[in-house]
Amino acid sequence: MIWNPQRPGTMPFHRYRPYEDRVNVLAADRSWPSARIESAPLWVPVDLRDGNQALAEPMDTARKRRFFDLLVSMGFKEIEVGYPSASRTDFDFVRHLVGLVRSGAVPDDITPVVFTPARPDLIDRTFESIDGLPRSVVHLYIPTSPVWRDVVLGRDRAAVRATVEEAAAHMARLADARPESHIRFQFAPETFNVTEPDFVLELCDGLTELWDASPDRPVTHNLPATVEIATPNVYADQIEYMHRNLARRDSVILSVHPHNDRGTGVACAELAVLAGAQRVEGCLFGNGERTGNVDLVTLALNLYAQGVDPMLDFSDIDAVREVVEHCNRLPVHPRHPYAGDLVHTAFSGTHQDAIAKGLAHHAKQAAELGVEPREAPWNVPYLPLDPADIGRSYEAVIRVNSQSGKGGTAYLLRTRHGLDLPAELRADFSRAVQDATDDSGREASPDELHELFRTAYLVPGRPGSGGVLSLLSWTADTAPDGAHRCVCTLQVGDRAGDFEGFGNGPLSAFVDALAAAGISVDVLDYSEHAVTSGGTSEAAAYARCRVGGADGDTVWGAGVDTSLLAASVQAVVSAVNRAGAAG
Ligand SMILES: CC(=O)SCCNC(=O)CCNC(=O)[C@H](O)C(C)(C)COP(=O)(O)OP(=O)(O)OC[C@H]1O[C@@H](n2cnc3c(N)ncnc32)[C@H](O)[C@@H]1OP(=O)(O)O
Ligand SMILES: CC(C)C(=O)C(=O)O
Repeated sequence: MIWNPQRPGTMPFHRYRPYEDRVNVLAADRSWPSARIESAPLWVPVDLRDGNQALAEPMDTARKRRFFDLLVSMGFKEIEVGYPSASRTDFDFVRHLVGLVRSGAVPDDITPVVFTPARPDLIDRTFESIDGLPRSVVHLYIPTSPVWRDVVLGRDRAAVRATVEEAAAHMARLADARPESHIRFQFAPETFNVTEPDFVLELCDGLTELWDASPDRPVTHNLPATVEIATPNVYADQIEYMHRNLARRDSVILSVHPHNDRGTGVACAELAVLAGAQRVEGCLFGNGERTGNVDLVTLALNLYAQGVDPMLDFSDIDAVREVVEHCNRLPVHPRHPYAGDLVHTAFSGTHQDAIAKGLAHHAKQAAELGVEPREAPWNVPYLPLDPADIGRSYEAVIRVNSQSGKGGTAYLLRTRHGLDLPAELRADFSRAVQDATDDSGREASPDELHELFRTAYLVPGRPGSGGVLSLLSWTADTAPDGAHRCVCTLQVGDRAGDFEGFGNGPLSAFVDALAAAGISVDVLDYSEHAVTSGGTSEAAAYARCRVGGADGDTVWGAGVDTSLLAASVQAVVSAVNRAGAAG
C-alpha cells in the first residue's frame, strides 16, 4: 500500500462521481498523444459574449467597442460580438458594428459571430441585429447532455433533435432571404463533454446536411467543455472521436470551447488541437463563466514559446491587458501566465543567478552571431520567452529581498547603476543586503541597494565622513628614474601630517605613503572599470586589502570618481576606514 499519512474521509467525497465511461468512446488507438502543434488554430475570442455574460456589470457599447477594436488590432479574424437577443445593449452593439462595417471602419477580413438559443423568436431577433452585415456567422446552441435534457429542457433526445432541426431550418430560411449577406452557420451542443458521443454526432451530422455545408461554405461545429469534468485526456479523446467520425469532414470546421472549472482549460484546448480541432474559442486572460473560458493569451503564447507563429500580436502585452482590465473591470492576476506583473520577476537567489548568467550569455551569443539580441535564439534559464518580445523591459526581471543572493544584487548594481562588482565583493555585499532585508522584511529597490553599497564600501576619507583616515590632499607624479611618487596630507585620528611614498605605480606609491604614516596595507585584489550608467564619465575601483600587517583584517573598499587614479586611491582609503585599523 502507498504510504499516506493523511486523515481519510475528512471530506464528503462520496457525494461525487467520476466521469462516466460512456462519454469516452475512443479505444486505445488514439493518435493525439504523439501529435505536435505546428501551426496556430483559428482563435475566436468570445469576450464580448461568453466573457461579457459573466460580468457583474456587462459591457456597454463604449466598452465593447474598445474591446472589439483591440481584438481587431491584435489580428483576430472571427470575433463573437454578442448575444443580440439577450438585451438591448447587446442588440445595439451589433447594430453599432453594422454601421462601422458599412462605413469601412472595420477591415474586410473580419467576420462577426452572433449567438442564439434554439428559439424562433430569439433567432428572428438575432437575424434582425445582423441585417446589413456583408459577412457573419450565426451560432446556434442547445444543451444536449442527459442532466440538462432532463432537468433544464425537459426534453428527450428526439425532442432535442427536433428543436435543433426546427431552429436550424428557420435559420436557413432567414439566411436564404438575405442572399447578399454571406451568412455561415455554427452549432454548439452545449455540455458536449458530458453528452453521449453518438448523440452529438447525430445532431452535428444532421445539421451539416440540413445546412448543406460544403468546403466553400463550411459549417462550424463547436464542441464545448461547458463545465470541465475530467482530465484533459478525456476531452482529447472525445474530440478525436468527433474528428474521425464527423460526416463531410472537409465541410466542417471543428471548434472547441473549453472552460476552466478544473483549472485545465489550457491543457484541454491544447490536447483538443492535437486531436484534430481547427478552431479554439476563449477569452483574453481567461475571463468567463465561473472560473473562466480558456485563456487565449496563454494558448497563443504557449505556441509562440515553441517557435510557432501565434498569428496574433502580443508585442505590447501590457497595453492589451490594460484595455481588457478596463472593459471587464476585473484585474489580471500578478502571476497570470505571460501577462501578470510578476511573471518575469525572480526574487530568489539561484534563479537570479541563472537569469543574470543567461542574459549575459545571450548578449555574448548575439554578438558572436553578429545579430541584435532581439534576433538571437532565446535560451535564458527560467524565462520561457524574452520579456522584450511582449513589450516588457528587463527592469522587473530581478528584484531583491531576503531570498535573494549575490547574483541578483550584482545584476541590479551593474544594470541600474553601472557598478560591476568583482566576484568576491559580490558575496561580501550580498551578506550586507541579506542583513538589511532580513531586518526590514521588505524588498530592496535598485536605488536602495546602491545606497547600501555606497554607505558600506565607499568610506571616502574626507574629514567628517566617518573614517579614521582622512585624505586631505594628494598628488602623484613620476620621478626621473621612472618610479612613481605620491605626496599626501593625511589625518589619522586627530593627527595630521605630510607623507611621501614611492612604487612601481601611483597606487603602490600611495600605499607606500600610508606605510610612512604608520598604516600597513597590502592590496590583495584590485579591479576597475568605467561606470556605464547615467551618462557619467566616472570610473569605479575595488580593492581588497589586508590592513594592519600579517594579522590584520582583510576588507573590501570601493571608490568612484571621474579620475580612475582618484577612484583607486579612494578604494584603498575606504578599505582602511572599513577595517578601522588605521593609526
Ligand atoms: C453555456 C452558455 O454560455 S449558454 C449562454 C448563456 N447566456 C445567457 O444566458 C445570456 C443571455 N440570456 C438571456 O438574456 C436570457 O436567457 C434570454 C433573453 C436569452 C432568454 O430569457 P428568458 O426567456 O427569460 O428565459 P431564461 O433566461 O429563463 O431561460 C430559460 C429557458 O430557456 C430554455 N433554454 C435554455 N437554453 C436554451 C437553448 N439553447 N435553446 C432553447 N431554449 C433554451 C430553458 O429550457 C428554459 O425554458 P423554460 O422557460 O421553458 O423552462
Ligand atoms: C454554448 C457554448 C458555446 C458555450 O458557451 C459553453 O458551452 O460554455
